[in-house]
Amino acid sequence: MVFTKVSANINIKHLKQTNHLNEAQEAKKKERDKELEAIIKGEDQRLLLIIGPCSSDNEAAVLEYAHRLAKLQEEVKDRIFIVMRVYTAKPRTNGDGYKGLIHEPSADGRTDLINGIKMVRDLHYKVITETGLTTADEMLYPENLPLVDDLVSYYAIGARSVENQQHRFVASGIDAPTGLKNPTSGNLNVMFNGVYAAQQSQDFLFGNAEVKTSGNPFAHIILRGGLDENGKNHPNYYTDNLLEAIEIYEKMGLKNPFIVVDTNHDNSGKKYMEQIRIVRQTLINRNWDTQIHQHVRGFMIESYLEDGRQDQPDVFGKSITDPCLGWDKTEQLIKEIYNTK
Ligand SMILES: O=C[C@H](O)[C@H](O)COP(=O)(O)O
Ligand SMILES: C=C(OP(=O)(O)O)C(=O)O
Repeated sequence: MVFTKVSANINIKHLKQTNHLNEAQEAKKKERDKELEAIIKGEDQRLLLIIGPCSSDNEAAVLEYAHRLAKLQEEVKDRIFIVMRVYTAKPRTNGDGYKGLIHEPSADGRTDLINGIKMVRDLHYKVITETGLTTADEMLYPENLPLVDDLVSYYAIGARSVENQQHRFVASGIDAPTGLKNPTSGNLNVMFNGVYAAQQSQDFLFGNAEVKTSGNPFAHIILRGGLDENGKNHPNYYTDNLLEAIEIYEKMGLKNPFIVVDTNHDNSGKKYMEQIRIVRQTLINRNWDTQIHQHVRGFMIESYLEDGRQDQPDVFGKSITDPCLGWDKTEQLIKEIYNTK
């Protein structure tokens, strides 16, 4: 092994004590988590929006966004349930580029994971306690789960991780809804096999011990489109794609066959404005087909304060990873979803 240790061991207990939810905050979060589970079970027919920046690169901008989103959540709460994307670890296609708050707490190219993990907790904590919203994050590094599991309410397993056994097995022990994306190739079987594995009980080594998981009945799929070897994107939010996904769910006999459409990534070809059209088209499909209406009840949308993206964090609230819808368009879109019968 050629790992050079560059920090002392993390004291998880201490880390958690510094910013843990108090009784009232925890009760409020639990209440919202129950609502989210009811949505995934189909007992609550509201639409789920997992929405927020591609990456949470700047605490002040993310909190500004969170406050605006929380206000809007209040206005639309009878028809839409919002979980905010507070994405703190970014998977990169070849490892290059900004890898999230956890790696680079100052977004200036300097790696500092020990401060990074503190800032990750701090950001989830502040969003939850200052706004009352609950949060989603990508489980990019399964071994980091115990560092945030008391705060995060929704996990995604990304396109670059979904075929990995450790991700699937750890997902089977997560006590929160976990969306598994299709891989970058667009292969649906990989994603469904991931959901199958996550819904079963699993035995494996985790945190230096042998563990047995309960199986996660709230593991479900996220359709994010695929990319072929020529770099062309192939969306998978169309009617036929949705019906095919429903059929596979049925054939495999999986629990809680919930479908989230990711409106960015290889569905939009990273053209952030396309997200509006993709939401509209999916809402039309929901109205047109009862099966789609029953199963397709979530959207994942990338949105921040400003439209688009930038290479360096020059403009406050503008993405430094994938392009996002800015706040004004986000607000309009959420109101449009709310008003769609
Ligand atoms: O969501 C963000 C990106 O799509 C993902 O991190 C991959 O980015 P990359 O291909 O630019 O590395
Ligand atoms: C990295 C992401 O997505 P994907 O895994 O679909 O590329 C994301 O949602 O931020």
